[in-house]
Amino acid sequence: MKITNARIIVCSPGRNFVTLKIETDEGLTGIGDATLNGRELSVAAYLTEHVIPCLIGRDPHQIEDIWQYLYKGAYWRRGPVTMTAIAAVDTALWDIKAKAAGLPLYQLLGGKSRTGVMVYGHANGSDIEHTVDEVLRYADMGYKAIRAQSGVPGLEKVYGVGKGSLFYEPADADLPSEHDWSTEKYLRHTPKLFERIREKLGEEHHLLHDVHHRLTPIEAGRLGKSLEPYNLFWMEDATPAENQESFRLIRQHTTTPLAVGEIFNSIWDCKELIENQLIDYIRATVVHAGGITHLRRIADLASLYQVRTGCHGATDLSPVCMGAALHFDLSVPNFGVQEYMRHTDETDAVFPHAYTFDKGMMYPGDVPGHGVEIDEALAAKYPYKRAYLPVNRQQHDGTLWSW
Ligand SMILES: O=C(O)C(=O)C[C@H](O)[C@H](O)CO
Ligand SMILES: [Mg+2]
Repeated sequence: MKITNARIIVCSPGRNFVTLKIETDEGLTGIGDATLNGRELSVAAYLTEHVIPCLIGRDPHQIEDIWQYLYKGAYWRRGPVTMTAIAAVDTALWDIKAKAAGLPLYQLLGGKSRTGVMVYGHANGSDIEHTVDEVLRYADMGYKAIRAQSGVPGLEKVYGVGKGSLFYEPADADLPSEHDWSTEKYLRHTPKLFERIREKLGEEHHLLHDVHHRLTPIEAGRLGKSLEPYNLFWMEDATPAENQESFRLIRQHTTTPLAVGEIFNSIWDCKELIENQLIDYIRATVVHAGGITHLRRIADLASLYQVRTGCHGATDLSPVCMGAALHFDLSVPNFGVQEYMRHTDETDAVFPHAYTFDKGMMYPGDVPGHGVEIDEALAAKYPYKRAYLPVNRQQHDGTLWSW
């Protein structure tokens, strides 16, 4: 088999998505997600200008060799743009290989390691009582694991708290909108939120929380310790992770499990975190961490240290990434949980898919490939619209902070 053509489809059915489609001389096609929120066109250009010309004429079955060729061959290694572009190629090639074999992708990854994929949903509220109601609503929908984020008194906008009830969309403006931040207000509020949730919900469900890189390590230790009575499944992105060693300080102060890695793009970003057992869950995902091929390598390293996977699955990752992630989740031995932030009906219509949700679990389906397609005619009706993530500033003096 030979790759005869590859092209990029950029569309915005409610939000921007970049999709790579690879075509072959045998009529089989494969697609991969290439969406990098707020920087979409840089990946589209990287693929069109620098990657696609290198793919034409190659055998799509040689997934590992093509991965190495794109990674080592560029000379310039890693980084979100490069690794998202490689991920898109890798995902499309796995899709083609599985279609050629007539098998769902998880069969090529070793088959099922479990009956289904536990996912967590997002309960967001403007205050504690509103968040509690949302958590209970998610429990009623069947979710076994629920992430809770709440507005903080005295802060106008807080990460994770959107306007809609099922669809949270932070990339909300043509230029970055500005939020304000107060660590003390947040640290006072968050333990009260989880105390109230456990009071109303009981102990059966898993609860998760995303700090979104806003605390210093010692502040994160303080928060983790104060949340211990509420038995969280994880506390996510407690502090920025460029300095992997900084998680040691958090670990010294709390037994609340730690998750990190949605912005990681290679095994090198999490090597020390994993080898030193400074985290419990690794959140790297298909689209931003070099595709199925590289994510399996990360998961294998993690498995040596009993670190489990918890792939990122926000709405800015397209259904193509979601489909591929579910095949990975179903097969990987050290699976933990999969994030599932629902897409809008418009997005689902552009990306028809085989995956399903039932009682808090997801199933990738059994059609050959990863089970997600793109309706190009429909996609063409939704042109790209620039949209950026917000920035955060300290409330008391305007210092730029992590968002
Ligand atoms: O889903 C999460 O845990 C997030 O933190 C979502 C991110 O803010 C979002 O994917 C940024 O593009
Ligand atoms: Mg997150």
